[in-house]
Amino acid sequence: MENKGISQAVIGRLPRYFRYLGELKDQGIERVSSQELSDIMKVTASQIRQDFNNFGGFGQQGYGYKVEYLYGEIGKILGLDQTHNLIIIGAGNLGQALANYMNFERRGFLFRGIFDNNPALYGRRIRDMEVLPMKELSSFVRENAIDIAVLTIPKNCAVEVAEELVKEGIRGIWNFAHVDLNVPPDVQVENVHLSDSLMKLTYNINRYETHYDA
Ligand SMILES: NC(=O)c1ccc[n+]([C@@H]2O[C@H](COP(=O)([O-])OP(=O)(O)OC[C@H]3O[C@@H](n4cnc5c(N)ncnc54)[C@H](O)[C@@H]3O)[C@@H](O)[C@H]2O)c1
Repeated sequence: MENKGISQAVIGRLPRYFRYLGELKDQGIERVSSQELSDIMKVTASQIRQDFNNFGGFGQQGYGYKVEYLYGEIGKILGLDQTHNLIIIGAGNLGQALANYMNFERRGFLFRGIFDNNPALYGRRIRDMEVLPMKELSSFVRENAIDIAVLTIPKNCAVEVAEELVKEGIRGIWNFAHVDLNVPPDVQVENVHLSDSLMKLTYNINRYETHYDA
């Protein structure tokens, strides 16, 4: 589906729509109005209609949207109708935690391997994968059609490792290292900063306190 020129704000809301629609689908609900979706998601009904209009509106007729259809269409826009092969670079605390988090696989994100440059970790089993040395990265990426790499390594080596991944043909990097990567425009990077979320929380706590004191 054509979705060029769609704002990142709209794209940022799609996973949430997808999650809620998945829950409605699991409850056996067949149709939902934008008002009902609005009540569940705490987004205005007009925002929902505007968001969906970017993709042709998903044919709301009479009473509401067809849940399963909408769920499927949003899933396609998010690329979830295909599976994605992932590797993790950095088998430390965060890399291991992500490897052990099973829920990604439900959405078609398949963890295929985990790499590190610390020989003490080579061969250690994390879930059903052995930690592999970085020298095996190149052949592994090609042989296993890896399209996404998860970077859970220190920031001082992340730029260099990302460049190597790009050379191997990786199409997306889920970057947890606190550094901006230098990649060509055809490689997508999604930076994740848990502390940003925490800072938003403290902003809201402070704003509430200021409001309350006044
Ligand atoms: N973005 C976030 O929200 C968030 C949250 C926690 C941690 N982090 C970051 O994630 C990274 C990992 O954190 P952690 O707590 O798991 O650290 P960690 O020290 O437990 O793990 C890092 C691993 O990377 C490996 N490594 C180092 N250099 C490497 C290289 N060149 N190639 C391959 N492997 C290499 C190390 O051997 C180690 O096993 C850090 O950069 C940290 O700052 C980000």
